[in-house]
Amino acid sequence: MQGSQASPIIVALDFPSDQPALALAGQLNPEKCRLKVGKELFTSSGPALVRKLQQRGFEVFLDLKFHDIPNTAAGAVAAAADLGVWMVNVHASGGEKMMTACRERLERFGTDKPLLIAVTVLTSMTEHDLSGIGISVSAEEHVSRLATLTKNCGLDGVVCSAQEAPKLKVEQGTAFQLITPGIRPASADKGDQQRIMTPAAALKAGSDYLVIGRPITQAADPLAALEAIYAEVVGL
Ligand SMILES: O=C(O)c1cc(=O)[nH]c(=O)n1[C@@H]1O[C@H](COP(=O)(O)O)[C@@H](O)[C@H]1O
Repeated sequence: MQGSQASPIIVALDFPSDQPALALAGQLNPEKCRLKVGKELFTSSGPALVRKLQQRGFEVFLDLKFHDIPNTAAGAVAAAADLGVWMVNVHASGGEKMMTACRERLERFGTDKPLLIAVTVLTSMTEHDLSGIGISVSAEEHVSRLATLTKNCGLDGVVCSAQEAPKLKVEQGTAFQLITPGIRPASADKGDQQRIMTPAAALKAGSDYLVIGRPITQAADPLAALEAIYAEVVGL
């Protein structure tokens, strides 16, 4: 494998400030992973931190899971594109008009536009949690429904759990990108994640990218943790 283009690993930098995030990034190799900046780190450290990571050679997935009226969400993804991020996400439950507006707003960026993906059912949720918000079908069925909507709106892929990947690859085709958090090496704590899978099993199931946070960021030796996962998935 050469370059992060070939690595499916996205490390989630869930830190409260830029210092620990930059310290960890300093230990990681941009040829072996991309980085995800989410709500906690972006709220504390903003676009300046994203630029610093990009200057260090990392491609950045800006994970702010936009969910708003179409005009507001479209403006937000355009701001992410201005920042030069590699990938940005919205919630599929924002619906067809919101997702279509986002995709259309990115057209002006031509080949520089980021990948636009939609979150289906959070990997921390079970069927019990879904029934609590009025959804009575299985997680797999709801993910499928939202993935179909997302693809029909012309987006590049979805965030889902690796457990749903085999079904989605059959239903949506191989070009539709599956970004899967809830990745746990066999020895790692599950934490608040519910629909989980090991890195190798997730890739075999059809995941295109593995989003991995605490198993790397909270490891005693984050670089060794990344290398171990990289070795597990390389060549699969
Ligand atoms: O959009 C995401 O990245 C996301 C969607 C989802 O369904 N589940 C999920 O865990 N995530 C993110 O993926 C990361 C997973 O982190 P760990 O559980 O520490 O590996 C976190 O930054 C979450 O915000």
